[in-house]
Amino acid sequence: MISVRDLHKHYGTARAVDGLSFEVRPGHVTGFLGPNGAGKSTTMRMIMGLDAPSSGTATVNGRPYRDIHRPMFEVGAVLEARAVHGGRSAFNHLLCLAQSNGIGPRRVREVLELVGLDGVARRRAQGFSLGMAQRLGLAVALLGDPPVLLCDEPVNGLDPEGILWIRTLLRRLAEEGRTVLVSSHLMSEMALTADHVVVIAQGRLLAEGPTAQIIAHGAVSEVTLRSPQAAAFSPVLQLAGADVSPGGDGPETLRITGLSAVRVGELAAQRHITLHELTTRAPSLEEAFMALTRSHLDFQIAEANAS
Ligand SMILES: Nc1ncnc2c1ncn2[C@@H]1O[C@H](COP(=O)(O)OP(=O)(O)OP(=O)(O)O)[C@@H](O)[C@H]1O
Repeated sequence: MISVRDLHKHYGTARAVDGLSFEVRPGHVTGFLGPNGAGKSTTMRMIMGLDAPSSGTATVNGRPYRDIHRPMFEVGAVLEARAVHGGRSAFNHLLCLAQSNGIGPRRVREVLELVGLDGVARRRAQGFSLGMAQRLGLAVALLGDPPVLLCDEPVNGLDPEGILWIRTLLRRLAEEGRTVLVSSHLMSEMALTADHVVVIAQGRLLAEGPTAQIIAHGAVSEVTLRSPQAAAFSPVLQLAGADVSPGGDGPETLRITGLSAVRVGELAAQRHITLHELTTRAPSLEEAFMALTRSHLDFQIAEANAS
């Protein structure tokens, strides 16, 4: 488990992380979401003991990273895919790390296979594509078979096949009971990979919980209606509290928010309105995220205006 408690990181007057608290539990892939500069990498670096917090704590299984006796066996991280000594082969790179941590060559071969690099193990890492470097980074992180794994933007630079591969691997690692924290700004990808999310902006927590719940609370679903009587029905919907706009598909189509499809259907039945289509489009994680960051910005503007 990862615990972040009232974590702050200031660079001069800039607050990269500003009172952040959240927990990442085992058995789930937890998405760490936020716009550019939100503080995701800084938080991950503090969890991994690479940056010291200005105040607050970040612990892995109850201990700050610096107090973990054999870190490679407790927590693995892929923070910089390119942080590899280019002159060595993938196998030798892993073997060096393994040997200095008392891990045998068998585990090196295992992780190479696990990340799909066994075929290129003797090639110099220097010539690796970004996707291969990501895989090698993961192999390093998994060398000690740690129960906790952190990945910073792991799908960056991957092709669709690579993205699917990493999604499947991360989910499998979580199903094995590991704690998996994955940062990303790709919402649609995270919606497919992460069953939990932690959403931050400007170093502060915006939302935390199961992905489905965040989507349901963060954004409104939209109902599409197609009817030959759309123009006559529109004022009825507005009177019932809906926001109605043209559906963009001719005058017969309306886009409705603020009323459920069930309620729209009931109103149509009462008024003998003929319906050719009535569909609900579920909001995406992207829309929920935009709604969350928008309300955060609105709050900040209101705060600034009040002071
Ligand atoms: N070493 C540093 N010195 C000064 N400012 C820094 C340093 N590291 C990060 N920052 C600032 O802290 C803020 C948070 O950056 P961070 O890289 O953690 O965000 P992020 O959410 O990971 O963004 P991205 O997705 O763009 O990587 C940014 O405003 C960044 O400019």
